[in-house]
Amino acid sequence: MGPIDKENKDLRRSLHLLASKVERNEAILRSFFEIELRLLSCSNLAELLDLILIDFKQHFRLTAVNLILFDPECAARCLLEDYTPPEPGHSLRFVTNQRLLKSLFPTSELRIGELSAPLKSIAFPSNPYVLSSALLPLIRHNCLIGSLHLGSNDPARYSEHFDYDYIGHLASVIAVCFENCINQQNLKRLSIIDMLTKVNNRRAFDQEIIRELSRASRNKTPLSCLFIDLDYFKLVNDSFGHQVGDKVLRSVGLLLNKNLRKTDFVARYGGEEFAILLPNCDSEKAIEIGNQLRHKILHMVVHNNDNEPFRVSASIGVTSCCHSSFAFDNLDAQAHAVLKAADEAVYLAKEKGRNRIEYRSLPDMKPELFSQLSGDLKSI
Ligand SMILES: Nc1nc2c(ncn2[C@@H]2O[C@H](COP(=O)(O)OP(=O)(O)OP(=O)(O)O)[C@@H](O)[C@H]2O)c(=O)[nH]1
Repeated sequence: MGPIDKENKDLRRSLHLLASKVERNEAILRSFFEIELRLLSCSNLAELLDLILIDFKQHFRLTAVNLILFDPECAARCLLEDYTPPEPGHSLRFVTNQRLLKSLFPTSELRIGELSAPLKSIAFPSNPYVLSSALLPLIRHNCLIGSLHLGSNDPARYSEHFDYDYIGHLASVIAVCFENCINQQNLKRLSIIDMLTKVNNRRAFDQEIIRELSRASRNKTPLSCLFIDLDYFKLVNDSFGHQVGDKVLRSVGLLLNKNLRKTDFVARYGGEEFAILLPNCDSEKAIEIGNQLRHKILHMVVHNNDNEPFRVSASIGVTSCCHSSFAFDNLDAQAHAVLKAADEAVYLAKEKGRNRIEYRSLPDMKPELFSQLSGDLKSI
């Protein structure tokens, strides 16, 4: 083989090596691009967490993915009440101050390579098989809002000798996604919450009753509705002041939330009126639950500004839909009928002396009644 042939052979080998490196880099970039699109399309925090804690592991062939989120006011945890992380324990942690995050990122920079034992115990407390890792600081508006830990059992997977610009970019995208999901969900939550009592507001109730009616008619299950109206509430305000009145409303909201099932729906419907939806609950059970609530409200002790105890009572109206009383093709009219019946039942309870419960059945839901009902209800 002449010198030119040898040179050509070497060049071909180098070219081949370069081409496969380009291919590998392209594959990495494609894979990051794909995950970036998925991150940006997450519409809520639980979805985002599942993507990071479960899908990242498969997508990037990792041994462990752990996350620490800075959540000083429990905003994220409030939104995740029903969320269970894929590996309960250490895969997802919340911190209320920045001490831990600062110890992981003293210079706010990406950490790549092998970790010291103390850092490993913080970043991967239950993953002894992690031999190399990338710790990504999640930063928004110059504040560390979290830390994402990608761990591999391959000691050469993450090395401080290589450049990881794309991982740094991924960290920025993830930080933005967290901020967006939390803000969006909080805004949505605020729009359906009554700020005084922290139960749902009337708007949320009006949406929920349609959802529940639809579910009940589909599943052929009963649905009951309670209206709870506090008695002589004006007197509470007039005697003790508006602030004490507010305290009563807050206490009643808390009491209702505490004493109902997770699937029940509590809302403040008006000034001193609460409305409750009880899915899969027939009239008999609804009256029993209403009576229990009435007793609990009656025995609830509130203190006025002079720390003197006093009590309030409530009048309760109940109505129930069962399979035979559903108008399947007109849920709005059905909802109007339910609200009208519950409202009339409260009125009756007031008339009969207050601190009592009354039941009002729904009218026969014949189609010709719908327009009449909708008209009637405008006056409620
Ligand atoms: N403190 C406080 N009072 C409220 C709020 N919203 C409505 N109210 C008061 O609730 C009272 C309702 O009075 P009424 O409708 O006369 O009813 P009531 O005094 O409870 O009498 P009955 O319902 O007939 O037993 C009014 O004084 C309202 O000002 C609120 O957010 N906070």
